[in-house]
Amino acid sequence: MIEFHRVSKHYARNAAALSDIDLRIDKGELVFLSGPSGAGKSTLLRMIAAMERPTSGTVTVNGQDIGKLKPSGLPWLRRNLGLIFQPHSLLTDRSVLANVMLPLMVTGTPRADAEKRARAALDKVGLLGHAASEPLALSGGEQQRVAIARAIVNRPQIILADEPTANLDRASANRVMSALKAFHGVGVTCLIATHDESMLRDAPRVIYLERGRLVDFPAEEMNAEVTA
Ligand SMILES: Nc1ncnc2c1ncn2[C@@H]1O[C@H](COP(=O)(O)OP(=O)(O)OP(=O)(O)O)[C@@H](O)[C@H]1O
Repeated sequence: MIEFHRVSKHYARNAAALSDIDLRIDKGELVFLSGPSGAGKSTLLRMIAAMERPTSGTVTVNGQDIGKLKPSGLPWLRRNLGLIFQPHSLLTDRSVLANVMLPLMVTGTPRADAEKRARAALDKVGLLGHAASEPLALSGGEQQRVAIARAIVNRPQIILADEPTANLDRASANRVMSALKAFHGVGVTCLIATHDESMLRDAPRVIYLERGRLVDFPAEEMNAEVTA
């Protein structure tokens, strides 16, 4: 479970990137995070991963106050998280398979086991046939699915994806989103930030941010309701 309690974030000399956020995301939920550019979506995601600290308030992940996490606690947190952030930073001089094996190799998983699990992860995103390719030989959407495979190879409980369909054509975007939804289908908590309104249709839960604050509806809808 992820909880934000009265969380604000001020970057030096900037207006608040997040203001007084109260939020609870239960285990296994699929939640979309929407709102205009600069609304604070990335900041919110980065806080869950302890890549940013709140200026005030608390963020807890599975009961652990992230603000109080010592550096020695970071591996615990990151093991529970699959991060799909832009840019996806695939290593271009290694094969797709090697890229997906990397998170397992750095935590000391034996090579044969790592390879087996990486192949299973690639299979889940429909790219097993590209295991031996170099990332640059793949399309943008395929590269993004490799990044998803790399993020889930450690079997995280929570996936955080920041604009996973940015710069993709509709068909590739749909495939990326289907891959993410499949993980939600097996009980993984998924939090996905997106500008892409079409992804929000049929979404079980959408959280809108505007200028660092949670709003119940996007402004256009509120205006439409007011003028209706
Ligand atoms: N490292 C940083 N230093 C200073 N200001 C920052 C930093 N990161 C974000 N900001 C500012 O905080 C605010 C929120 O940014 P954030 O990237 O979280 O928004 P976003 O909703 O993810 O935007 P986008 O959709 O464009 O990615 C913006 O005003 C941004 O300029």
